[in-house]
Amino acid sequence: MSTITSETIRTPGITTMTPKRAREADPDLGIASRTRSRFSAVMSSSTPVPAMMPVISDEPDMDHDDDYELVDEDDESIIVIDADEAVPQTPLVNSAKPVTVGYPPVWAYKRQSLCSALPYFDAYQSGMYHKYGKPHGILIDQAASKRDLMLEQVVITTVGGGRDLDEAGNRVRLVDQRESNSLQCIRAALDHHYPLVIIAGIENPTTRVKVPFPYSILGIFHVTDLWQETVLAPTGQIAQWVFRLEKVDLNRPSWWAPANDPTANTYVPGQYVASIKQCATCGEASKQIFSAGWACLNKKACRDYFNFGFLVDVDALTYSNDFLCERTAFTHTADTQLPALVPELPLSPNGVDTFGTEKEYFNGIVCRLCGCCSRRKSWARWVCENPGCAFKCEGKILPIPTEIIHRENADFRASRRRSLVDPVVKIKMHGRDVGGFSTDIYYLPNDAGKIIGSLTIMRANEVICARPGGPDDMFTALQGEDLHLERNPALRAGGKREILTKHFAKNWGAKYKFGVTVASTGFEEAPDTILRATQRLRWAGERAIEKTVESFDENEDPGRDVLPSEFIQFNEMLSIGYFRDGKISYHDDGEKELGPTVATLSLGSPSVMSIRPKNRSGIQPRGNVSSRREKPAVIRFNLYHGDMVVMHGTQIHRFYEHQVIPQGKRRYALTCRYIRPELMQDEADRVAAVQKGRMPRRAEIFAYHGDMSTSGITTSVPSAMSIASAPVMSSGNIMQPIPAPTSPPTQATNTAQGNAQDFINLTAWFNDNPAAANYFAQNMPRNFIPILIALLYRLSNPLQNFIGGNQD
Ligand SMILES: O=C(O)CCC(=O)C(=O)O
Ligand SMILES: [Fe+2]
Repeated sequence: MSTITSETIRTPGITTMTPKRAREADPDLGIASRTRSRFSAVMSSSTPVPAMMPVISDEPDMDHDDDYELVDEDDESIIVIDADEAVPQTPLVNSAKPVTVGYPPVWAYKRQSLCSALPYFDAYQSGMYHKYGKPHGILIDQAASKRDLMLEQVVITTVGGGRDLDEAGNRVRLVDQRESNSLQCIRAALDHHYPLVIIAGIENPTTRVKVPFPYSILGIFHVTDLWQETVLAPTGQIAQWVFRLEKVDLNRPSWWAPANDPTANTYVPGQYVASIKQCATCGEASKQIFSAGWACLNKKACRDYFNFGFLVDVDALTYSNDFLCERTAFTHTADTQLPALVPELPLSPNGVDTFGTEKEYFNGIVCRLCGCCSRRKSWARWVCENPGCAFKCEGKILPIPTEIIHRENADFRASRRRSLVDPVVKIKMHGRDVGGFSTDIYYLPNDAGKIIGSLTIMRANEVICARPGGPDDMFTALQGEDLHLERNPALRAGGKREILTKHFAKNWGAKYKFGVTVASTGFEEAPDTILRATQRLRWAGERAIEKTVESFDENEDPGRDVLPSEFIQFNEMLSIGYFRDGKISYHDDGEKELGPTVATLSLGSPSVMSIRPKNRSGIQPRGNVSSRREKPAVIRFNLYHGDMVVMHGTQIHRFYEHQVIPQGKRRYALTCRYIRPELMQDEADRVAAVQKGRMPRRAEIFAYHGDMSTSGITTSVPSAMSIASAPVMSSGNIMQPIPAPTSPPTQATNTAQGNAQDFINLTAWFNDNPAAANYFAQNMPRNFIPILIALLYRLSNPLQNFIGGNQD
């Protein structure tokens, strides 16, 4: 008897059946009633065209081979892939099979989309997702055992794990399958009637049909049987665990039935019953599952295990008709909760506990129009990954008040997470105050111990952060912009195992190939905050080089030969946004066109930055065991809102790599570089780099000259008026007006001590505001004695700033 009638689904195959019609055929999969979210979903009025057949990778998908361990998440936000590493298309194993009668309620092109959108299958590496001893979903893809089956209501499959590589490189089982977590989970599912979701991979050879997408959700199943059976392995006969699942709802038609035989293999409980016999040897009861006859399946305790009473070819055994056609009514227990195949869209952020960048908003969603699992690729929204579908869901990002950011930073500071400096890092200088920033400089050696670069950390304080146009204002402004931040492929671009970065990025100015080349927008069109930050980083870059070179000279370090002492004006910025739990894993910035200086401004949540030697760098950090694949960090430090880090020296990127892990709700990193157009292969790229990398004239009003010593003395931000009227001087490779100076520190007290402090303040201030010093020299009355003294002092003691102790 069949439960599918031609009434139910008339149109066979995905080419003629739209997703909407598929839902009508299967109303439980409808979406309207499930959508509680207050997100605004943008849907096209017309029903989307069903997706095109996707590009299929030939990459071995070892889903069913892995031990079904819960692998929490990918950790692959690194930037390492070239797009041309994308795996090529291969013929489908199922291409000659009939198409399906229907269309899956939920499906995905990419494994990452599947895992990020479905709470019942958050397993990037293994074929089973289980949590707290309960299995939630299994993916049956490439690897399968000989007798595995995927029928319309029944699936038979082997418990994963315990396979080894044979001589030909195939994954095979060579010994009796051992007890594993996965096995325990399946046993628990059988005993406690836990439902689980089955996902069919497109390369699954056990299907009777051509599955339409790389990953297609079949539906909710329950485990009816679990047994051990003997199979032939290269090592001889071995025992493996096999389990049988049945659809929970036997009345609903199966979309994956063959279009040419839609009612095949559909039965109801009681129609067929597999016989059960008690073993005369061990007394245990076993079902008859093979057509060849009955055998005891008690491998553990019966010497007659798998004894049919006559010789059988174990390889040729098939399951009995009664066993395949038997149906078991699903019994709910107190524990039973059927998963929603289409999960809810996340609720809108409320601006109290949630602001739109928490973990739940980083997850993917299932498209409300076509069922396509879609990753959160854009900072601002979800966009259906089916190119034939117009569904979008705006991801509201509410502004986080700077008070919350300051609290996050203060809490992290209070947690006293220790920084680390390995003695391999030869010299450490500490400048107590560079333009108001408490500054550390680390010098990094190569494998021969020669200094190849410096790392300057410039720490902002609350006064600096609160200045008009300072980090607080920049953070607030960035939150209000649509910067078009996007996640890009980090691994296996284009393949079904593609992994996107865990951060969202947008490039400005010259094109920068950061792993994958991403489109860049010229500085001319950049928002003010991007220009403002670029100016601030320019100042930081200039100061960092100045201080680096000064102390090289003082120490007569040979490093000065490899480090350029001139600052080259930046022509590129990579703006990165991080949600909570976002990160950028170890990478270097060393594309071949990279100039010597890389400077980053941190805004928002605090973060931890680590630098480690590359595996093949030849640098041996303390305690490093050479056989370890990855070397430990040699420098680790915390970065707070408003801090800047300058890496100077191209070779740093040959020997070291860095990672940054944010520690809060929302963080931006704005990183400027100089990209050498002359090293670009393509003429059009060279021209575009020069054009897009040019700072527009309006950027001049954001010129930055450091903040005053922060002992409570305020300085004003130069106004556009004062800049416009200032004389023009040449600096670096752009024409730059001399900035109107920020106010010099006024006398704090009238005591001798106060005068001395003022003098030091003034000196420090002029040290870090050379343009301002010039300006005063040209424009102020001659009797402005302290300024002249300060200028003299500046000439006589250029290392004045390098005093003081260590700070975080
Ligand atoms: O988030 C950060 O601070 C680091 C950014 C970075 O490493 C990069 O843009 O290359
Ligand atoms: Fe970087």
